[in-house]
This record gives sequence, structure tokens and C-alpha cells, in this order.
Amino acid sequence: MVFLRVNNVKKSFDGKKVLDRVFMEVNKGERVIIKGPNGIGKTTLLKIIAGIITPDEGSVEFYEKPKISFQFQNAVFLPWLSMKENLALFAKDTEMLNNLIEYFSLKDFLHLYPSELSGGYQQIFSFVRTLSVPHNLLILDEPFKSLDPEMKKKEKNILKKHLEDKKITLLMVSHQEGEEDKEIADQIFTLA
Ligand SMILES: Nc1ncnc2c1ncn2[C@@H]1O[C@H](COP(=O)(O)OP(=O)(O)OP(=O)(O)O)[C@@H](O)[C@H]1O
Repeated sequence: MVFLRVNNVKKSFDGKKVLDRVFMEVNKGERVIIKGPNGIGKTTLLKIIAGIITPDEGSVEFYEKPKISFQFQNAVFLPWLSMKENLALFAKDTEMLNNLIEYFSLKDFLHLYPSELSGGYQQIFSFVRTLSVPHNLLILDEPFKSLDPEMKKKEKNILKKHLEDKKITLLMVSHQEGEEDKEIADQIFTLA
């Protein structure tokens, strides 16, 4: 069953063509990894699908009402709130949130402010928040960036379990090497 279709999408910034005639079809529950060199337009495509950026031409059609949770490439938190307060703002699935706090051993970090966390832990908190926002379409922009191999494995394992359990559709930008993407992806979509 088709979940979404990207139909002939074009986008330019300041007269520079970034996306040109992009077509994409994603089935419900499918896991799509989007690849391509830096600056080719991967984030722009994700933002167009999420409705954050409007395409110059073309359209994105959904065949089921999307409930989107989006992890941005750079973690965005309110600097004047603790991590606990930041999570409480959006992470409405408290069962998922508490399970993930336990799984990633984050309890000791909850009282800290975003600027007091390492880059890797900011990414993990961002991932935890994204999974704890109710969704049927999960959009992850380089979620493994800045993670050490052990954390990356942990994050991948919980992501796979989450997708399997709930029939969630995944769009993910990733720069993983070689066979690594195949652990998660049903479809690899390359922008060139
Ligand atoms: N709001 C914007 N205004 C102007 N130019 C933009 C804007 N957003 C993106 N661009 C440009 O569009 C191009 C594609 O950017 P995008 O972030 O989509 O690439 P990417 O493939 O995700 O790159 P990376 O792998 O480095 O994250 C870049 O040249 C970027 O500078």
C-alpha cells in the first residue's frame, strides 16, 4: 500500500537548482534511506515531504494522514530549559520516553542544560525526543552523526525494533559505509 508519493518535485534557492524532477514512492511501513553527496538536496527533500519547505513545482501526496516526527540534522533544544523540561515539551508518549531514558541510561543527564551535553549526547536526546512524539512517519536526518560505534549499534537496534513493532514508515538520510544501510533499509534512494 502506497503511503506517500513525491511527484516531479523541483526546488531552487537563489536561482540555483537543488532538486530537479524528483519522483519517489514509499509504501506504508517501508524504510527508505536517502543517500547522496553533501549539498545535493537530501535535507531539502525531507523538509519538502514534511511540509516545512514548499517546492517550486511538483507535489507530495499522502495516501494516509501523516503524523510526522522529524529529527533534524542538528539537535535543537531550548537553551534555558533542562533536558527533562525540553523533553516534556514535545515527547508526549511518556511510556516510550521513559523506556528510552532507561535504555540509553540518560537519567543522570536530565537535570543538565543542552549546552552542558556533549555533541553525541545531544544527538541521543534528539533521537529519544523524536521517537517519543507520536507518529506514523519517522523522518531522521543523519541520526547516527557524532555517535560512537557502541551507541550507534544501540540506537540502530532500538530503531529497528520500533519500526517493526509499529509498522512505521521511515525516511532517513544516512552516510553509512558499505553494507550498514542494508541492516535497516528496504529501499535506498540516491540523489545525484
Ligand atoms: N533555506 C535555504 N536558502 C538557501 N539555500 C539553501 C537553503 N536550504 C538549503 N540550501 C542550499 O541547498 C543545497 C542543498 O542543501 P541540503 O541541506 O538539502 O543538502 P544535503 O544533501 O542535505 O547536504 P548535507 O549532506 O551536507 O547535509 C545547498 O547548496 C544549500 O546551501
